[in-house]
Amino acid sequence: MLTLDDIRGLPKVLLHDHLDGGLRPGTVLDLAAECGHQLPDGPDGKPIGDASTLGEWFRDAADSGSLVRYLETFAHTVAVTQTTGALTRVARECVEDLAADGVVYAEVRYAPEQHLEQGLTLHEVVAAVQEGFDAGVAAVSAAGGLIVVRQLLTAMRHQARSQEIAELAVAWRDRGVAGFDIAGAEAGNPPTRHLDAFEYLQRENAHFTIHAGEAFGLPSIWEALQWCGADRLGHGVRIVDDITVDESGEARLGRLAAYVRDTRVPLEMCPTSNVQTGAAASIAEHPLGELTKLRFRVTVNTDNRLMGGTTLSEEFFALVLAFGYDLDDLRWFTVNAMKSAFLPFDERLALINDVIKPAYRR
Ligand SMILES: O=c1[nH]cnc2c1ncn2[C@H]1C[C@H](O)[C@@H](CO)O1
Ligand SMILES: [Zn+2]
Repeated sequence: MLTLDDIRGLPKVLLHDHLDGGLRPGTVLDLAAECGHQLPDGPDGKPIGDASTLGEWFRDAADSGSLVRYLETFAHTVAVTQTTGALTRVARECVEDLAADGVVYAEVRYAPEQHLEQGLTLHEVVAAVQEGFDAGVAAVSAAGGLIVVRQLLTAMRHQARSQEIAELAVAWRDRGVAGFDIAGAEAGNPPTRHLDAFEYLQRENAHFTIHAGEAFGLPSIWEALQWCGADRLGHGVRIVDDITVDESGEARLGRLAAYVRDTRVPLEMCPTSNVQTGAAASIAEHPLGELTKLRFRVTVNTDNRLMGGTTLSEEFFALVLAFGYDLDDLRWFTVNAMKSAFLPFDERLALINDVIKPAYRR
């Protein structure tokens, strides 16, 4: 059986990771002290002052069984990332942490509109994050490693700035931004609220993914694909609601599930996050198992490393324990993810043929 160390040593691809969900607990402490943000109280009734207690606090608070309460924990990470210095630091550390975990390609997302509280402009936010990513990539490469990182710009689905953020993503497409996304509380905020932004992106030949089918069911997936034209689905777990398995174990796909499988729509699945928000009862009962058996285009992701207390290697290890996956399965997930990246075709192919496949052969 694969060990966690084996998995750490394999090249991995991460398509769904939130920058503001991946801060190091120690960095949250530093930045909170710098900007005077008050962190939550610990067990002793005083604001938490040490990194490991703070890491536990995030994990426990996010372990809420509800997406809305899960999202409340971001108030702290967003509050401490309102300056270019903080954004650049967090972005650089993100790249270093992913590379240390064996990630060779990552698309990291965040919502620029949430970082304007102290006067930054949207462009300044994107520039600060890109500066951090560039510094992280340079540090990894100076140490003999390899990682390619791109930004995805998220618009918050309950706000009304998606068109502006879509235009921002297009303006930065040749400078480190690979695509667009919408996130936030799903119920009551269907993707069609942002149809103008998606239609604009389609006219611009730009890429986008949509958080859909996480806390809300099939209609949200259907809108994301058939009204909005999403290239990928963030989570997409509820697609199982359109699949029935009879007594003999034979699966029957409804029309939407068949469409998702037939057209190879990438599913950005995030096991730990789904258990925390109640979208799945446990890792062992996660629909990823069934969807993988049915050969949907499943990819494995972290969502929020801080809130989940997780890494991509740990997500894979949990799946190895739950479903008995082996090296061939992990290579399949990894190639699936690389094929689904918002990177030009030749660059995807180069990473698959020159980096991923040789390492799995060894
Ligand atoms: O899993 C998620 N579903 C919906 N929204 C999410 C999820 N994880 C993070 N977010 C939100 C909270 C962040 O502040 C925002 C941008 O990264 O995206
Ligand atoms: Zn997410």
